[in-house]
Amino acid sequence: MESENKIKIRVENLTKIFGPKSRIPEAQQLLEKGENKENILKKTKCGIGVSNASFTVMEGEIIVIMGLSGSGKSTLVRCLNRLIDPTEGKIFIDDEDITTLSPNELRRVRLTKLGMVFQNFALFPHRTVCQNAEYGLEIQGMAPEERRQKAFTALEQVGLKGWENHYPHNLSGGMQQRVGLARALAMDPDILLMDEAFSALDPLIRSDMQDELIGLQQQLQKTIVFISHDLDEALKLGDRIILMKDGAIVQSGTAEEILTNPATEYVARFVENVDISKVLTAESVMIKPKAMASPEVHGPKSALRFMQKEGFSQIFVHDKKKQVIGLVSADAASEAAQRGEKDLFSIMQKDFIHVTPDTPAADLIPILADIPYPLPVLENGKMKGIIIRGSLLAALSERGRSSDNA
Ligand SMILES: Nc1ncnc2c1ncn2[C@@H]1O[C@H](COP(=O)(O)OP(=O)(O)OP(=O)(O)O)[C@@H](O)[C@H]1O
Repeated sequence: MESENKIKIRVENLTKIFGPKSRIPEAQQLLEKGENKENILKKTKCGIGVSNASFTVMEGEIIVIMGLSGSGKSTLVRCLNRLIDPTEGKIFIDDEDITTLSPNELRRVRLTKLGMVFQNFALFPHRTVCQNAEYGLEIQGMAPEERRQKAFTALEQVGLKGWENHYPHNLSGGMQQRVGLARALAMDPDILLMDEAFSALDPLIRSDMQDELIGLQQQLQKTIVFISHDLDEALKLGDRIILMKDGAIVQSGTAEEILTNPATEYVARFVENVDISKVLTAESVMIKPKAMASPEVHGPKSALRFMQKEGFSQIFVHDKKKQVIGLVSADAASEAAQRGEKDLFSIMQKDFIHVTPDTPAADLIPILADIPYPLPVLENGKMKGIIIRGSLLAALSERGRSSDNA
């Protein structure tokens, strides 16, 4: 979901060591020598929060930082807004190294570029929903009318129109988290840092919130750093995922890359129960044969010739703008040719089933069972490829873990 290829956040060799200041250099040295977290703690009383982490986040991307409890996710994200000062390393936001900023400059970056959404909602109980949502703008010194306007817009974006004058205790957990999100969005930050933002919610509400975040993101195109210990959440939300263990990044990549090519035994075990068919998309399993109408196909005769030459029993027909407009079978083309018909329109099946490139592979299996033609993958009406059962199953098993349903 990258809007363009611009790096928004660049983290270089970030390390955070907690503990007595005088012991930190020693802990740092041990870390560089490859000593493990437990031994460093024993020898120096210092805890390793983050260890030599480097990564980039592209503008408009949702990156999920994932790992078990204590792996360093929160420390890493708190370094990004300097709630925690890193021990070592650089953090660039829009090419500005925020580890070197003065307190005033840092305040400016926090107010203009970074919004944070917390797991525990962190709402003020004595403030109304609107007053909560406008809190950040109030601190900025924005005039009451203007900030109210922005808060109303943000609340509408998160589906809370009409709730502006209620108090948090009148709201469900999901709604309270929407207020938390609206409070961050009202500031219109470039970057949203979301620390286990949906972890306190019931599973169904949590799933709804994930869907809504994806929807909002399509509209707003923020850069989102989302922390989660939940693999399903990471797979669903992340354009890319960073997997952490003991403060270090063990792998980063798309869900597909991580699942099909785990970097270490640890990663492989972490993802071993994931059904890969839920992660792979139509785009990654489609094939691109000539089974889409070639430009020379104008009428039944040429369509038939084309199908015979390629060994197809049907083809998709597209118009001059390359929009796929129908499906013609070899039988129908043959009969029409015998009748002496000149065009394909009267024999074309117009209501064929199709999918989009991001359709999960798991959804394709039942569709393919129901249709007698290859499943076309269309993007804005244009043919990107087709899916046939054999190649889908081959792709799923080739990439490691074939779906049980397949
Ligand atoms: N203020 C602190 N002082 C000392 N050690 C800390 C501090 N904050 C974090 N740590 C240590 O740093 C390591 C990483 O913790 P962190 O909270 O970043 O992990 P996490 O992956 O976010 O875990 P969780 O999912 O439980 O929040 C842990 O070993 C933790 O004990």
